[in-house]
Amino acid sequence: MKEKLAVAVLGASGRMGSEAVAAVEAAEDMELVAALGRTDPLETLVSAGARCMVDLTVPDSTEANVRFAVEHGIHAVVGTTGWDAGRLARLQELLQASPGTGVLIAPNFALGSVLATAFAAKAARYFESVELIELHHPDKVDAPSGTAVRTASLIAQAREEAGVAPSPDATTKELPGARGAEVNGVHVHSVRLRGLVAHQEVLLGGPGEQLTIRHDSFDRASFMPGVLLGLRQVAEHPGLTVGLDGYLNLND
Ligand SMILES: NC(=O)C1=CN([C@@H]2O[C@H](COP(=O)(O)OP(=O)(O)OC[C@H]3O[C@@H](n4cnc5c(N)ncnc54)[C@H](OP(=O)(O)O)[C@@H]3O)[C@@H](O)[C@H]2O)C=CC1
Ligand SMILES: O=C(O)C1=N[C@H](C(=O)O)C[C@H](O)C1
Repeated sequence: MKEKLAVAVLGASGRMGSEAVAAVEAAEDMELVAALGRTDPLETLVSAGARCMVDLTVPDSTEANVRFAVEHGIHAVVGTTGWDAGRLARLQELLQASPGTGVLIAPNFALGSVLATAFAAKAARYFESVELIELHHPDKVDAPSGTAVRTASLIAQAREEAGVAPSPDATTKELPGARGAEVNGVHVHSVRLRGLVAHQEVLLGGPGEQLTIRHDSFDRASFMPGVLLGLRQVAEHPGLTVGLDGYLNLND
């Protein structure tokens, strides 16, 4: 019989972490060897024999967690937000010293969200205007969401490569924040509302028409197939991968 994949979950008692613990325990090809909270030492990953870890903690701790994993040759699947360009560059450098180790930074594990982002990036060059609205539960600590930052960045890159002008905007008077945050020139509006889980709309506007690309996660169960897929594949993808789309053959 094939050996089970030894998995550790960091942030195990959080909203996502507790779902991930249950998903790993239910997966026949995986064994949960450690479930860590804020006060547990990272050395547990080594003593428990973890081959892969999934980080579902907080933006303040994720970089140190992943650094520890890479330094100990433990593959990392990361759902936690806060991975800006500086952090990614430091991680790339670290991975050079551990070329067999894989790290997946996945701003969103939901397949529908990954597809929505890819569709939005594809559509972005054909429309004069584009803005994003992301809507989340009010216990979320970061804004805009990691998914929105990733989507806006890919949209901006696609528009730049196609030579599309910035979205028109005649605003000269505004209350601070009225036009949202700007991510690489794309306006992103963040809503925090009790009852929501994780939702995003990309609004694309052209003369006389609008295309809206919307994704809704109504339940954190939506993220678990992506978490498990990431854990199963991360060892086969040494180095850094940003976005679950890197493990999906979306262009086939
Ligand atoms: N990629 C994706 O698809 C998704 C990503 N996310 C992201 O995942 C992250 C977690 O979200 P969510 O579960 O809602 O947040 P929660 O606040 O519910 O959970 C975070 C957990 O991490 C724990 N924690 C904090 N620091 C550490 C540490 N150093 N080591 C281990 N555990 C630690 C916290 O413990 P304590 O309570 O003691 O502080 C808490 O239990 C966020 O960044 C969120 O944006 C969320 C959903 C989907
Ligand atoms: O905090 C959340 O809940 C979520 N965080 C991720 C993000 O910031 O994009 C993924 C999803 O939107 C849920």
